[in-house]
Amino acid sequence: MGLNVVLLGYGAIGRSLHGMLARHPDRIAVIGVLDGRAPKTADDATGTPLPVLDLATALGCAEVIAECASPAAVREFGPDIIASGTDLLIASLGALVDPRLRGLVLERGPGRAYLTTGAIGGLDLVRASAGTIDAIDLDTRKPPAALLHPGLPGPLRAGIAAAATSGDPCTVFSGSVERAVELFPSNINVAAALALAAGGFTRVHVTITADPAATLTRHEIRIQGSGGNHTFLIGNAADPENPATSALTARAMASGLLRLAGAGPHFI
Ligand SMILES: NC(=O)C1=CN([C@@H]2O[C@H](COP(=O)(O)OP(=O)(O)OC[C@H]3O[C@@H](n4cnc5c(N)ncnc54)[C@H](OP(=O)(O)O)[C@@H]3O)[C@@H](O)[C@H]2O)C=CC1
Ligand SMILES: O=C([O-])CC(=O)C(=O)O
Repeated sequence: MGLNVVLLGYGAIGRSLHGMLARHPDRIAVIGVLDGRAPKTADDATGTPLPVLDLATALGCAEVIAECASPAAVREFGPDIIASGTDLLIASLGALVDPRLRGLVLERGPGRAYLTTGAIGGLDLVRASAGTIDAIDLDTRKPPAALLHPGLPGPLRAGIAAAATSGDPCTVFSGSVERAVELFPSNINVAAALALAAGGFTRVHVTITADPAATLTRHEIRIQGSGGNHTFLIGNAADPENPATSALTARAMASGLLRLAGAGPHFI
């Protein structure tokens, strides 16, 4: 029998992930969508009906719950999923800037938390080098429309909108992972991924640029430390449904789940 997976989130990543996993019925069964809000139908990426489940039902049937919803969903469901003994694959890693939530989700068990590599690469190197790293600079560049969201403070929103009309790239944020995640909760989870892999949030500095000419989402990662210097330059096509999300993210989650279901090769 395959690995039983419930999706938490059925937007751009969730639908794409469902479509990819449906191609491996021998290894993985996607059995529903967890949503604690008012029940509604999950439309469907494969033509197979996908039920919307409450938490108790999801915990009763899932071996892994794959979160691709929002940091709020990690806060709402993460601790209960882990405490139930069910495993949790997390995309919205920005939620884990909160040390209390980090403790509940990453350290307590008995369920295991898996962190997706998501929209970037190189996390294996960062994890392996954690003890030698002094500083990581993450420079993320997206089109202005991908950075705008309803929760932005007015001046920041105006700055991003101005970049769109000027046609020139504009740095709209420079600062800590915590502040980046607070301002762009669904846009800069990759910063939290780097901090978690490096074992320290203070070692990562984030710059976000709104670039009207950008055709790809770009993440430039520069790592400095006693073990050496490493640079990754990642240019991702955006998900066709959500310009804020790199299409690579769903592929990374599918790849991770297939590994959990036993499919190699296993790079560790
Ligand atoms: N680690 C990484 O590299 C990356 C991580 N991400 C994370 O993945 C998340 C999903 O991305 P994407 O699919 O593009 O976003 P979408 O907005 O396309 O989809 C998110 C889906 O999750 C649902 N959702 C949101 N909050 C909750 C909740 N509390 N409970 C249940 N369902 C919820 C939304 O429902 P509704 O619309 O009804 O609110 C929506 O259907 C992003 O918010 C981001 O945090 C994204 C890209 C890269
Ligand atoms: O998809 C991306 O390129 C990055 C992203 O949105 C995130 O880290 O939340």
